[in-house]
Amino acid sequence: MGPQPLKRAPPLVRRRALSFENGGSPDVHTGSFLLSPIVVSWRRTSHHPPPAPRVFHPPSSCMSAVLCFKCQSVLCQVPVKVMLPVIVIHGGAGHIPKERAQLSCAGVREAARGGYGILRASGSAMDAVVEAVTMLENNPAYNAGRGSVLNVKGEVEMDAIVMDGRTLDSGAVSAVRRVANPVQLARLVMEKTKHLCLTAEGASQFARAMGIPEVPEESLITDYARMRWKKNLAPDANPVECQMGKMGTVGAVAVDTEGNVACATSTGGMINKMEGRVGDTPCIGCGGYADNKVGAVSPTGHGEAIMKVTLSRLILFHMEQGRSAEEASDLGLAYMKERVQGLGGVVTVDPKGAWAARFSSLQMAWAAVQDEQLHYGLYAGEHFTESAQEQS
Ligand SMILES: NC(=O)C[C@H](N)C(=O)O
Repeated sequence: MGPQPLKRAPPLVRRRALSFENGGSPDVHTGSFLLSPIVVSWRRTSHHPPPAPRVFHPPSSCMSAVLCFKCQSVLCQVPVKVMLPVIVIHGGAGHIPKERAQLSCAGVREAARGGYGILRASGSAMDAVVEAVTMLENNPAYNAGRGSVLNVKGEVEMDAIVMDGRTLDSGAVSAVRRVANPVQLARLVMEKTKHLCLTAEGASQFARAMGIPEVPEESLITDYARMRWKKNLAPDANPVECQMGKMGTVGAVAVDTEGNVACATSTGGMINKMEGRVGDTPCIGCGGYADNKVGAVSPTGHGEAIMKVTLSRLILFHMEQGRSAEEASDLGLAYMKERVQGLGGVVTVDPKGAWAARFSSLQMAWAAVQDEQLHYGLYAGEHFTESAQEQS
C-alpha cells in the first residue's frame, strides 16, 4: 500500500505557513523549518521505511512541496514568500573609529542602493555586486581600491574576486597594483580567460591588454592609510590587532529576479603585510562563493583565519545541511573564532532571497535592500530600516 497523504500538517508547519500568509519574517524559510516536523509526521503516517522526505521548491512557484522520498507523492504544500531581488553589502568587520563610522555607514547604504537599482531594472546579480563593490572601491573610506592599506614597503597591492552562482564561474586577481577597480579586473579574468586567478605583474599585464588604464599608485593612497602604515612600522607594533581595530574590506552578495546569486569581494589586504602576500579574498571558497543551488557569501576579517576554515564554503555547507542563511553564517563565524581565534563578518543570501549580515567582530558596516526597503546597521543587534528611495 502507498503512503497515506497527511490529513493535516503538524502544528509547527501550520504555524509557519500562517506566518507567511500574514507577511511573516522573510528570512524564515520553509525548507529547513519544515523538514523535521514533517519527518515525524511522515513516520507516523507512511508505510515506507523512513528516509527523510524531500522538500522541493519549484523554480518560479510560490508554493513549496514536501515530497515522499519513495513514491514522490506530495505530502503537503506550503506557501513560500518570494522576496527577490535582494542585495547585501559589507564595508569590513572590525572596530570602526567614531569619526569614520558615519562615512562607513553612508558608503554601504549608497552602494546597496546603487546595486539594487540594477536589480530593480532586471539586471543580473553579477552586474549588481560588481557595481556595488566598484562604488566602494572608489570611496576612500574603505580598505579597497582607493583607501587600501599599504604593505610593509608602503605600497598598494590589492586582491578581488567575483563568482557567478549560475555556472560556478569565478575570476580573481591577487597582489595587483595600479588599477582603480580590481573587482572589474577580476570579472574580466572570469569572462576573458580560461583561468580563475591572475596575480601581481601578470594581472597588471592582463589589465593593460584589456585596455584598463593604469593609475598612479599615489592616487590609491590616502593620508589615513599612510599614517597607519607608519604607525605599524614600529618594532613593537601589532598590525593584525591594529587591523582588527579598523578593517574595511568591501563585499556584496545579491539574488536577481531570476533567482541567480553572485558575490564580489575586494580588499587592500592586511596592514603592513609582506610584499606578495595573498589573503583570503581572491581564493575561491574563502573570500567568496556563489552557487545557485545554495546561496552566496562574501566575508571580511583576518584573511589567514578565513583561509584556514574556508569560511565562505563552510557557511554554504551549513546551508546545504538545512540551516538558514543566518544560522549558517553564525555557525561559520563561531567555528572560525573557536578553532583559529579569528574574527570577521559575512553577508550571505540564499536563492529565495533570505539574507544575513553577521559578524563576530565589534562592528561591521552593512546594508541590504529588499522589497524597496533599505536595512542597515553597524553594531551587533543594530537593524535600522528606511525606504530605499530616501537619500541619506
Ligand atoms: N579587511 C579584511 O577583511 C582583510 C582581508 N580579509 C584580508 O585578509 O586580506
